[in-house]
Amino acid sequence: MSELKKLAAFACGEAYIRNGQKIGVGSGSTVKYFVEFLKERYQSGKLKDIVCIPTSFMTRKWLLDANLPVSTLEQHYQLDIDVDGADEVDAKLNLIKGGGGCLTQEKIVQSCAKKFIVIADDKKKSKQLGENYKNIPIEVVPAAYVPVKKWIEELLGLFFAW
Ligand SMILES: O=C[C@H](O)[C@H](O)[C@H](O)COP(=O)(O)O
Repeated sequence: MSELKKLAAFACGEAYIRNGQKIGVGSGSTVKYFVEFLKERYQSGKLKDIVCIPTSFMTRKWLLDANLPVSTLEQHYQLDIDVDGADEVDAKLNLIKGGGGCLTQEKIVQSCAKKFIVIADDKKKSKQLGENYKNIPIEVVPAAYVPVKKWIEELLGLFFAW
């Protein structure tokens, strides 16, 4: 499984990453391999003048540990590309995302990018969303969690496990 994620992440890097890009870097175990790709190319000098904007605390740490140039949307809010993973992908390329808990920051970074690329290996594919990944991640500002919970229960007839 990790081998598939690595292959997909490196193929994505080869196809879409170029010198001089400002790159949004998503979250999750697949993206960790994408960070590996960036590290390899950057250290070897094949990839130059990039700036990486992470979508989570963990990704920021991976980028810093890899000695890649890390920045924020305060410095760079116009990105060339954003690369992220997904929890499930249907035939029309609709996605479930955010299972790792980074949903909001991922969306903010993605909204600043000209191009959005999702890396997903074969295991993430389904005919209809929900076939494989049974949860829909949501992220709510703390002050709103009770009303949001009520609305979801009342409007959608769904119930929370907590
Ligand atoms: O919040 C997490 C992100 O949306 C991830 O991209 C998603 O959960 C996929 O993660 P993984 O690559 O670990 O399967």
